Amino acid sequence: MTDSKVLPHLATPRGRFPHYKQAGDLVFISGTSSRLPDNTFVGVEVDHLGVTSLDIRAQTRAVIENIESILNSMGGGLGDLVQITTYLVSMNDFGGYNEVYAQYFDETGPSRTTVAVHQLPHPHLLIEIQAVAKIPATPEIRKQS
Ligand SMILES: N/C(=C\C=C\C(=O)O)C(=O)O
Repeated sequence: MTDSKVLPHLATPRGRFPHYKQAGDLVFISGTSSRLPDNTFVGVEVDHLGVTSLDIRAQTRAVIENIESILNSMGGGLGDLVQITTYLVSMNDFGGYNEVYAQYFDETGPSRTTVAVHQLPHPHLLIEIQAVAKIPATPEIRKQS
Protein backbone atom coordinates (compact mmCIF):
# COMPACT_ATOMS: atom_id res chain seq x y z
CA MET A 1 0.00 0.00 0.00
CA THR A 2 0.98 3.62 -0.18
CA ASP A 3 0.87 6.72 1.99
CA SER A 4 0.32 10.23 0.62
CA LYS A 5 0.76 13.44 2.58
CA VAL A 6 0.08 17.15 2.27
CA LEU A 7 2.30 18.79 4.90
CA PRO A 8 0.72 21.71 6.77
CA HIS A 9 4.02 23.57 7.33
CA LEU A 10 4.78 23.86 3.61
CA ALA A 11 3.19 25.81 0.73
CA THR A 12 -0.16 24.22 -0.12
CA PRO A 13 -0.02 22.30 -3.43
CA ARG A 14 -1.58 24.29 -6.24
CA GLY A 15 -3.71 21.35 -7.31
CA ARG A 16 -5.09 18.11 -5.94
CA PHE A 17 -1.86 16.22 -5.31
CA PRO A 18 0.26 15.50 -2.22
CA HIS A 19 3.73 16.80 -1.37
CA TYR A 20 4.86 13.18 -1.51
CA LYS A 21 3.66 9.63 -1.95
CA GLN A 22 5.44 6.77 -0.23
CA ALA A 23 5.28 3.35 -1.85
CA GLY A 24 7.16 0.82 0.26
CA ASP A 25 10.64 2.25 0.84
CA LEU A 26 10.40 4.65 -2.10
CA VAL A 27 9.18 8.21 -1.65
CA PHE A 28 8.03 10.18 -4.70
CA ILE A 29 8.21 13.94 -4.12
CA SER A 30 5.97 16.10 -6.27
CA GLY A 31 7.47 18.90 -8.35
CA THR A 32 8.60 21.50 -5.82
CA SER A 33 9.36 25.18 -6.31
CA SER A 34 10.75 28.03 -4.18
CA ARG A 35 7.22 28.89 -3.05
CA LEU A 36 6.75 29.70 0.64
CA PRO A 37 3.69 28.92 2.78
CA ASP A 38 2.42 32.49 2.25
CA ASN A 39 2.56 31.88 -1.54
CA THR A 40 5.45 34.31 -2.08
CA PHE A 41 8.59 32.99 -3.79
CA VAL A 42 12.22 33.01 -2.71
CA GLY A 43 14.44 34.50 -5.42
CA VAL A 44 11.94 37.10 -6.65
CA GLU A 45 12.27 40.86 -6.21
CA VAL A 46 9.94 43.48 -7.62
CA ASP A 47 11.18 47.09 -7.38
CA HIS A 48 9.07 50.22 -6.91
CA LEU A 49 8.63 50.48 -10.70
CA GLY A 50 7.42 46.92 -10.90
CA VAL A 51 10.62 45.63 -12.49
CA THR A 52 11.03 41.97 -11.54
CA SER A 53 14.39 40.31 -10.84
CA LEU A 54 14.55 36.53 -10.61
CA ASP A 55 17.51 34.80 -8.94
CA ILE A 56 18.25 31.22 -10.00
CA ARG A 57 20.73 30.67 -7.15
CA ALA A 58 18.24 31.72 -4.46
CA GLN A 59 15.45 29.72 -6.11
CA THR A 60 17.60 26.59 -6.43
CA ARG A 61 18.60 26.79 -2.75
CA ALA A 62 14.98 27.28 -1.67
CA VAL A 63 13.74 24.36 -3.78
CA ILE A 64 16.37 22.02 -2.34
CA GLU A 65 15.55 23.21 1.17
CA ASN A 66 11.81 22.71 0.59
CA ILE A 67 12.57 19.15 -0.54
CA GLU A 68 14.78 18.69 2.53
CA SER A 69 11.90 19.82 4.71
CA ILE A 70 9.61 17.22 3.10
CA LEU A 71 12.22 14.51 3.72
CA ASN A 72 12.80 15.66 7.31
CA SER A 73 9.07 15.32 8.00
CA MET A 74 9.39 11.55 7.49
CA GLY A 75 12.68 11.22 9.35
CA GLY A 76 14.87 11.39 6.26
CA GLY A 77 17.15 13.93 4.64
CA LEU A 78 18.79 14.94 1.37
CA GLY A 79 21.15 11.96 1.70
CA ASP A 80 18.19 9.65 1.07
CA LEU A 81 17.50 11.03 -2.42
CA VAL A 82 18.13 8.56 -5.24
CA GLN A 83 16.87 10.51 -8.24
CA ILE A 84 16.26 14.14 -9.18
CA THR A 85 14.60 15.64 -12.23
CA THR A 86 15.05 19.39 -12.61
CA TYR A 87 12.94 21.61 -14.83
CA LEU A 88 14.52 24.94 -15.77
CA VAL A 89 12.70 27.56 -17.80
CA SER A 90 16.00 28.54 -19.44
CA MET A 91 19.29 26.69 -19.88
CA ASN A 92 20.92 30.12 -19.42
CA ASP A 93 20.32 29.43 -15.72
CA PHE A 94 22.16 26.09 -15.84
CA GLY A 95 25.42 27.53 -14.46
CA GLY A 96 23.86 29.20 -11.41
CA TYR A 97 21.67 26.18 -10.73
CA ASN A 98 24.63 23.81 -11.02
CA GLU A 99 26.73 25.97 -8.70
CA VAL A 100 24.17 25.85 -5.88
CA TYR A 101 23.35 22.18 -6.57
CA ALA A 102 27.02 21.32 -5.96
CA GLN A 103 26.80 22.84 -2.47
CA TYR A 104 24.35 20.06 -1.54
CA PHE A 105 25.29 17.04 -3.70
CA ASP A 106 28.27 15.42 -5.38
CA GLU A 107 28.83 12.32 -7.52
CA THR A 108 27.73 10.07 -4.66
CA GLY A 109 24.36 11.84 -4.61
CA PRO A 110 21.17 11.13 -6.53
CA SER A 111 21.13 10.45 -10.26
CA ARG A 112 20.02 13.63 -12.02
CA THR A 113 18.34 14.77 -15.19
CA THR A 114 17.94 18.47 -16.06
CA VAL A 115 15.69 19.70 -18.84
CA ALA A 116 14.37 23.05 -20.01
CA VAL A 117 10.63 23.49 -20.26
CA HIS A 118 8.54 26.16 -21.90
CA GLN A 119 6.82 27.32 -18.69
CA LEU A 120 6.33 26.49 -15.01
CA PRO A 121 3.09 27.06 -13.10
CA HIS A 122 3.95 30.68 -12.16
CA PRO A 123 5.75 33.32 -14.26
CA HIS A 124 8.20 34.03 -11.39
CA LEU A 125 9.45 30.45 -11.29
CA LEU A 126 12.78 29.61 -12.90
CA ILE A 127 13.12 26.10 -11.48
CA GLU A 128 11.09 23.18 -10.20
CA ILE A 129 12.51 19.86 -8.97
CA GLN A 130 10.84 16.49 -8.60
CA ALA A 131 12.62 13.77 -6.67
CA VAL A 132 12.61 10.17 -5.50
CA ALA A 133 14.05 9.06 -2.16
CA LYS A 134 14.55 5.70 -0.50
CA ILE A 135 13.52 5.79 3.15
CA PRO A 136 12.57 2.71 5.16
CA ALA A 137 8.78 2.60 5.37
CA THR A 138 7.20 3.02 8.79
CA PRO A 139 5.95 -0.27 10.29
CA GLU A 140 2.41 0.89 9.50
CA ILE A 141 3.11 1.34 5.78
CA ARG A 142 5.19 -1.85 5.67
CA LYS A 143 2.27 -3.82 7.06
CA GLN A 144 -0.03 -2.51 4.30
CA SER A 145 2.49 -3.27 1.52
N1 LIG B 1 4.01 20.13 -8.83
C1 LIG B 1 3.24 21.08 -9.38
C2 LIG B 1 3.38 22.39 -9.09
C3 LIG B 1 4.20 22.93 -8.04
C4 LIG B 1 4.21 24.27 -7.83
C5 LIG B 1 4.85 24.87 -6.68
O1 LIG B 1 5.36 24.16 -5.81
O2 LIG B 1 4.86 26.12 -6.60
C6 LIG B 1 2.23 20.62 -10.34
O3 LIG B 1 1.37 21.41 -10.74
O4 LIG B 1 2.26 19.46 -10.74
